[in-house]
Amino acid sequence: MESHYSPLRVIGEGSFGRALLVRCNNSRQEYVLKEIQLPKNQSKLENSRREAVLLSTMKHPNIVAFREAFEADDLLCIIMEYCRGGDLLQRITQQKTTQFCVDDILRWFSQMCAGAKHIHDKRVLHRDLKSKNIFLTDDGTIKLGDFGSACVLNSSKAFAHSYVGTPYYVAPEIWDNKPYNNKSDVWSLGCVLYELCTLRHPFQASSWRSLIFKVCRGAYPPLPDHLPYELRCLIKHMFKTNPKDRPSLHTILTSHRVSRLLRSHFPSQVTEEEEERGRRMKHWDRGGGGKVAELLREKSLMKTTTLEGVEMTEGRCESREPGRRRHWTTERSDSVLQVLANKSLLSSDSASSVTGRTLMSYNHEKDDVQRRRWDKDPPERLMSLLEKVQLSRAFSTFLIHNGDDPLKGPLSQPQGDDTDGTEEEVTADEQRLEPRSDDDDTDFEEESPCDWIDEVEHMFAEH
Ligand SMILES: Nc1ncnc2c1ncn2[C@@H]1O[C@H](COP(=O)(O)OP(=O)(O)OP(=O)(O)O)[C@@H](O)[C@H]1O
Repeated sequence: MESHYSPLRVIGEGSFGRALLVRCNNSRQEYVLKEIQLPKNQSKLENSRREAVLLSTMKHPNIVAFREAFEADDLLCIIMEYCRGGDLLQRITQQKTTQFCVDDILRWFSQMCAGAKHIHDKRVLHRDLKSKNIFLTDDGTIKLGDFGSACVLNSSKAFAHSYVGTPYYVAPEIWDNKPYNNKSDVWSLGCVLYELCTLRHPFQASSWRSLIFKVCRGAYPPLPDHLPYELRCLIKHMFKTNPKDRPSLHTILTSHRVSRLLRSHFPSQVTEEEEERGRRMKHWDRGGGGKVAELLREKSLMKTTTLEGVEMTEGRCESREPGRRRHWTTERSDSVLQVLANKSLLSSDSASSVTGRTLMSYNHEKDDVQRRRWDKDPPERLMSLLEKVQLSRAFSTFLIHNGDDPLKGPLSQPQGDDTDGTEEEVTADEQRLEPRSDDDDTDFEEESPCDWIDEVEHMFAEH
């Protein structure tokens, strides 16, 4: 597929490029064109392409639809569905103090779960679920977007050495230097659900230290009584500090006490799809991640066509002469394999960086990971670095990884710490060590290959 697009307007600037509303010259349909500045370094280049690769493998009514991707000079352009209703953060802000009705909360949340479950079923973690990355169409359908932080969960990498996420939405295990998995996305969705229920973030704090402590204690202000008991109960479970005690998305949609409520707010055709998927539900074996990576490596970007179709009239693309344009092809590429098979849990430079994982400090040499825990106080080095950064930045995407480099990205500019309010009464997760466990669906190590591999094969066959 190769289409030409005319720009209509810039809809936003991300940390690594712009998002433009464009119109397809052939179909007259509107799309979002997301520009990502490509780094010169080969390995970083492949990390930048991961967003397009992973988004292209998703096909679900509650995930922003991928249309195509191409490279134009130093830009990767991803063409995707345009969500006219904007993002959920804007929607929450518009409410000011008027609470959402419970029906809207349940409908939106059930769709978020369905979209996120689809991602997990493909053995992918989103890692940056937040209200700013969740979109609404004009008919009020939820679409999960921004796969810039997503990664393939490769079971041979039981421990992730870095994490890309937004501090306000990041689960305690990330700060606590423990492995992360699908349950870390569940935590982030819990934050979004709490925001829908209260119009406030669950872990408001006046300092980084306070934010991290509240997250690690699972301590959030109590929910209003008018909310259904099942919903309050669900939030409590989603904020369990031990990921094993958090329900998976499959559990939330099928067997949690809230499931019945969610299902009654779910569009019927999606419910049927979900049921069918549940019946066919095939689980991942340990080798699943490798298979996924193998399929994805076949999607490489090769120079094939010219750029004449991108007729930008404003900004960066305007001044460009028609040039070389690279399109997705089915040629094999070892470099993509490296990124997706070997580095799937490693750093993505498509996000702001907090280097020096002194907070979660550990050293790793080859596969031998020696971990040091902080039990009482976060290590001083990270704290002193973070204290130079405005806490409001904790709503931006960060790269958190090990190493001793100084801070990079937006965090490299020291700014005064802000004081954004007082401590408030909170409820902590008192039962953090209770024996309840949701082990069965914590990991992806399940029994037989998942059917989405067929989907990917089919997709490649179309090219
Ligand atoms: N598919 C889409 N439909 C509608 N609006 C979108 C879509 N994708 C992105 N946007 C909007 O475009 C703007 C830029 O998005 P983008 O993902 O490029 O960056 P960001 O999320 O703002 O920042 P970052 O990616 O650095 O965290 C945001 O305001 C976002 O709401």
